[in-house]
Amino acid sequence: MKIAVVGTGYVGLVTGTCFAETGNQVICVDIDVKKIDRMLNGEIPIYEPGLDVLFHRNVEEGRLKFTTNLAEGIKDAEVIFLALPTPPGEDGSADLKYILKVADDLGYILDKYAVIIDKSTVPVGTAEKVRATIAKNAKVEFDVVSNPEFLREGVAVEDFMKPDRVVVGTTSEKAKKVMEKLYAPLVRQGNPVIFMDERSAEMTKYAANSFLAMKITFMNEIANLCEKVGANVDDIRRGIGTDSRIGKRFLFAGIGYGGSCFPKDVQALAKTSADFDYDFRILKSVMEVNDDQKKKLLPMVHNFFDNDLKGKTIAVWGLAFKPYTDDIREAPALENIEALLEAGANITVYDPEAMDNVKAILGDKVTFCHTPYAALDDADALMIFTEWPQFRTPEFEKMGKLLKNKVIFDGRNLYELSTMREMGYTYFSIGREKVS
Ligand SMILES: NC(=O)C1=CN([C@@H]2O[C@H](COP(=O)(O)OP(=O)(O)OC[C@H]3O[C@@H](n4cnc5c(N)ncnc54)[C@H](O)[C@@H]3O)[C@@H](O)[C@H]2O)C=CC1
Ligand SMILES: O=C(O)[C@H]1O[C@H](OP(=O)(O)OP(=O)(O)OC[C@H]2O[C@@H](n3ccc(=O)[nH]c3=O)[C@H](O)[C@@H]2O)[C@H](O)[C@@H](O)[C@@H]1O
Repeated sequence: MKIAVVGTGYVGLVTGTCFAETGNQVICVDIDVKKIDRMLNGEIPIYEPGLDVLFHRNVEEGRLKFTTNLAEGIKDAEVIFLALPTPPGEDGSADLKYILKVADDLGYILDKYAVIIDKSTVPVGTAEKVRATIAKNAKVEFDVVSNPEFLREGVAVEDFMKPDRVVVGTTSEKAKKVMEKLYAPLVRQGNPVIFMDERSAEMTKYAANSFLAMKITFMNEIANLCEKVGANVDDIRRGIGTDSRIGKRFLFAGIGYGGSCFPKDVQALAKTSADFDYDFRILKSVMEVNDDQKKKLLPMVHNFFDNDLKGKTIAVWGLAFKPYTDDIREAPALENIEALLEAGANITVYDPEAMDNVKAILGDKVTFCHTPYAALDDADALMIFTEWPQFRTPEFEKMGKLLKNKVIFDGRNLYELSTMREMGYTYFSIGREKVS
């Protein structure tokens, strides 16, 4: 099939590359000239494991192309994906300006039937808005379908190629046939496509993200209670996760959820609820608890240093909102670093992939280090915000020699309490007793 993907970010580039990999002709369109130039020069603008092999293969074999010109990109396309940003507007609702701008442009340039696919996460009713916007100027027949994306950054290629399910919202029989053809290779491998109407598909995406955010938040509250009652949240996780009704995944207590999606999508669903006069109380609690959870380690740090962080050096391991990505959107590390800087601390940081993105925001306010150990040199304490695998089994003895105080504030529960005790560390983690 001929496929156009408008918006070449985490979702658009993965979508385009994976559809090229299954034999389609794909053109990716973006307004960011620099981004398109980099891709035309064989450079991938984001870090996403496994994407490089597929990207280069499909570019070389002529199935994956790039342009900044929308009309050129959609020429002869049977399907046109909209994988555009939907950032939170001032009132928390998803801002549709990027989507509606492209929809408006499409109205003028569509010259034959195509299925326009909302791949972005968009509020209930957006497919209708996109349809109406295109229809204002369109001279040909078209359909608008909702096809939300459930991939996770860091494992995006695998999630896209082997999805638990694909959700397609359409009430058009003609569009349904096109979507069946598009996803046939995935269906043949046993990945189900679930058809429903547009509004239900849009709502499914918000329900999924909000449910997962709630699951994490529930565990964070259990962790906070564990600290008070003297229980260990790791044991609780194992104890409940083995119940298949609960499931093992997304039960890791930590420093709060971040990323480009959970925070904005929970907020957007809350806004939709308010718009429809429904008081969605759980969502409000989820947002409130998560805001607090992100700052959870700060009082412990202040307390440890007798409320005087001036001139203290805090080493930070992990900047990305999760491992295997360079994405720092809503990353707990950033909020903590800013609070520590405000309190007068010096910060040294290490992250295997996200340092360039942080440099663009913090510049020389923090010291960027080439190795995790370099960040520890003469630091007064270590804080951990991302569970990159290389932080899991570090050389504790070496760390102890580099650090001025053997103290770790761990937002991801990376270490066994017994190991910390044996190695003589003071160790603060989430939902577990303090080791001192
Ligand atoms: N990042 C993720 O893991 C997931 C994101 N989503 C949703 O997918 C959507 C896109 O997210 P990301 O890929 O993370 O965004 P992104 O910000 O990484 O990429 C969006 C791209 O759209 C481009 N763009 C903006 N206006 C344009 C226009 N008029 N024409 C062409 N290109 C234009 C931007 O230059 C950018 O390259 C959002 O709605 C998000 O909620 C859904 C599932 C997973
Ligand atoms: O809509 C989206 O953009 C995507 O949002 C999430 O994916 P992503 O944000 O890439 O990352 P997750 O792995 O879900 O992690 C999100 C946040 O939750 C945190 N988390 C996750 C799992 C857990 O057990 N505990 C926990 O604190 C992570 O550290 C991270 O900050 C969803 O998992 C995807 O299904 C969805 O498509």
